[in-house]
Amino acid sequence: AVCLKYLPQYFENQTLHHLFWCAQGVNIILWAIYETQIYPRFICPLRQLPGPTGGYPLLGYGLIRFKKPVGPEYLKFMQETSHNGLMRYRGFLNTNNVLLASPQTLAEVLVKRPYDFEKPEGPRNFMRRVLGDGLVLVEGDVHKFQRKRLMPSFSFRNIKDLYPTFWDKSIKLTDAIAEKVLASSGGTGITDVNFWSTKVTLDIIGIAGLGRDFNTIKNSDDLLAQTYDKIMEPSLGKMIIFALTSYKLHWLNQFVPGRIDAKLESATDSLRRTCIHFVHEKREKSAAMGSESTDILSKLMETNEFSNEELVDQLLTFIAAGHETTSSTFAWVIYLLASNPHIQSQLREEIHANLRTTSPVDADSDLSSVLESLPLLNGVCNETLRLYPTVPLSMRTPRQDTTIAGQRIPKGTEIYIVPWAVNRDQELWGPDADVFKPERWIDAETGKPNNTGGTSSNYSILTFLHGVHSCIGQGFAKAELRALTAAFVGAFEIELAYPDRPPIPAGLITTKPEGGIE
Ligand code: HEM
Repeated sequence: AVCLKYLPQYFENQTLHHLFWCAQGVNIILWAIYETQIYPRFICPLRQLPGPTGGYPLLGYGLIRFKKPVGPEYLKFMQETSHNGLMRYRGFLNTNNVLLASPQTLAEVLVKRPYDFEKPEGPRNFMRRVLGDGLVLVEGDVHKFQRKRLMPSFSFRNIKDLYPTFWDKSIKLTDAIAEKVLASSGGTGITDVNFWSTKVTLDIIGIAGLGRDFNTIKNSDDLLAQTYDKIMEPSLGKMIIFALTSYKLHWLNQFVPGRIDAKLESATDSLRRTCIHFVHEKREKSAAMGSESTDILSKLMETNEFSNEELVDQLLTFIAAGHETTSSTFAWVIYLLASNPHIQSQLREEIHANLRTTSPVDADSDLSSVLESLPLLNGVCNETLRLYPTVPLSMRTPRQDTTIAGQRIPKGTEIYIVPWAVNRDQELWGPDADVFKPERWIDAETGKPNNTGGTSSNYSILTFLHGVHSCIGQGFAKAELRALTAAFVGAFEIELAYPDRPPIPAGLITTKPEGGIE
């Protein structure tokens, strides 16, 4: 209106309406230039942090978190730029993202002030489809409440009591492979370890989590197992949906070709329906007969503090969080042992000297003490967890403007914690950080297992993270891995069927060997 009134000679044929929209267009362009060029480069308090230069115009290094595997680029940033534990790199639209790269900054965010940070909303919305609103995704007081109720199920005592289940299922696994893969071919055969490992870990979490034996080792066409396979199988379509949801563009998901979003929706609906059925069935059973059960669902029900809907969310969480992660780690154990035949033979000797691997465990044998004391077995499992963390990256964002190590961090900044990179950092692990060396986990003087891999800080290994949001199932997963590895290596000699095709860790939140390990 001002232009039309005072400068009419310049706007002869223009209406107020036209001018309004032109001004809006100019505004949007100026705003975009400010947000993507001026603010990140000249104003943002993070701009002076050390970090890589370059990256794609406007995309920065935003695509690296979708790479296969996720992690090597972050490690490169850490190794190529000198830093004090806090780094910056440009993400989508040039936003400054923060990378935590030292034990001090990791401790501050994960342990000292964990509730000042939370998982960003976009990735959380994607994960919610599979995990429900269970322990992984809740924050603040709700998280404190749920974690306290779940902790007893993961106590040292409870894990010890679960060893016979882990062992029994491990023996069922080796028996099934011997019968279905080896019997018909004179004792030698090719099979995909990942195919079997997802079944056995699903069976284990079924028993420990809800007192139910899915028995998918026997019934490999079980619906639950197939649904998880469909959801977890890495694919480009799912990657695009994850990226769109992460950047709050989920309304575009429906346009991803192949009806991927609809298929994902139908698979996650089916999971929820199955879990609703499990919860109802368990309620009816315990109302009719009382409950002596020790599984996680029964223990939560006993507290009388969870509605059915909340129990379904917890169930979705620990079935998903508790089986794919361990399953993939076990597949990597087998890959690393097949690639290192010398270590494989030493491990077999250790197992045969201490365990009768083909039989179910005697009622009075202390399986947990035996398995936990075997130095090489523990070394192999810990070294695999170090080299192939199945959650290679986790994100946080500050709830308010805050500081980390004295550096101002604006609310909404994406903060990256990258177990893959930290676990392979040469500063922490030495020049052979990339090498599979189970002996790191064996004390040179006593010959007993150690918990630090020979490094000086707990924060050198981030596979289970640390602090209040660290993996509640860490002890469970390690015990399960020991049993599976001991039974498998005790029973079979392993070679890679295709040594010239190294498997690649792929996936969205958790990773698995793409195409399996044969
Ligand atoms: C090798 C196996 C496993 C790995 C590598 C792993 C890794 C992790 C990581 C990195 C987190 C933290 C995620 C984050 O905050 O961004 C986590 C959380 C969690 N994990 Fe695991 N996990 C494993 C096995 C298990 C098992 C067996 C269970 C249950 C039986 C389990 C249940 C959970 C739950 C409930 C949380 C959420 C904890 C919280 O926020 O308080 N995980 N896991």
